[in-house]
Amino acid sequence: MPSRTILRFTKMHGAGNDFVVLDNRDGSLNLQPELIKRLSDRHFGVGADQVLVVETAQSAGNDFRYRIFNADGHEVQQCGNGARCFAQYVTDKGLTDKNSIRVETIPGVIEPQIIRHNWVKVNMGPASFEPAALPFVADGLSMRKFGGLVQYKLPVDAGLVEQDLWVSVVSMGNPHVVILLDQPASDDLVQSLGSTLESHPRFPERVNVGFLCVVDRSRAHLRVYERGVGETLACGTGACAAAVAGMKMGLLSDQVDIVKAGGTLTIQWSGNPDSDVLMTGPAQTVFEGEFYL
Ligand SMILES: N[C@H](CCC[C@H](N)C(=O)O)C(=O)O
Repeated sequence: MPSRTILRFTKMHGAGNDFVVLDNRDGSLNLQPELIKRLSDRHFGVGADQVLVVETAQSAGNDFRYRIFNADGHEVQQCGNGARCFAQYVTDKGLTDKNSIRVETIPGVIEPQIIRHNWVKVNMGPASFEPAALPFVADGLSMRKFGGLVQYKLPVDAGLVEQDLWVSVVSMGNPHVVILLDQPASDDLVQSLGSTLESHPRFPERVNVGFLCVVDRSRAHLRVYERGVGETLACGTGACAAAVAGMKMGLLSDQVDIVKAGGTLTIQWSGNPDSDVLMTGPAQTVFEGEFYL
């Protein structure tokens, strides 16, 4: 039997958004797109929406560094469901004895807290509604106010939508476009409009596409076509983005349950532009494995 190089991993999910988690505290992993795509492949690999990587903190006072790679191999700024799984992972592996940790990500430090086993609350930091934060090129677009939120009229193929497409943009460190619907989005709309907007030229770094349907002031349905993945069963930063957009529109209260196919996330936000967005939800380990490189 030829000798094999083994990569140990942990398979986890947060409300059905699933992950391969790797321990790279020794910095030995070569996290090239080809490896990420192999690990993420649901036929030729383990299968995951994202690969999450645990690394040592770079600044004093922080506990870990957290890196996120989409299934398409690209490293991205943030992953909310992954943040809950990250916290559960380092706790279960005995890498920390704290139940609230400071975790470095590209946009900044986030603070997950273990509420109870497999149930995590994360301070996701502030939201931004500035187009430049995504980035989103708004020049020349028609704009309107919906409550306290700006909406932009986005030119798309008329076959995709029955009327003008008005969207909002939110950054949670990663880019989100939020579309408000008066009923839950159909599979066709999520796939056709989601794939079109994900790579729309007005989003130079592409974008996550959220389809929000408000049920009442404390509950909303959400589907997200994720950048670099496609539709996922849950999107934590997408839930944060959609919730704060709904709150700014005056449609949602300061605590809301965002219902997704894979589970429900609770989002809290005071509405103060500088206040942080809090997200609470599940984090589950499914299995441990060895991947043959
Ligand atoms: N697809 C996202 C990254 C993962 C976000 C999502 N899985 C979450 O839980 O926030 C992006 O390209 O920005």
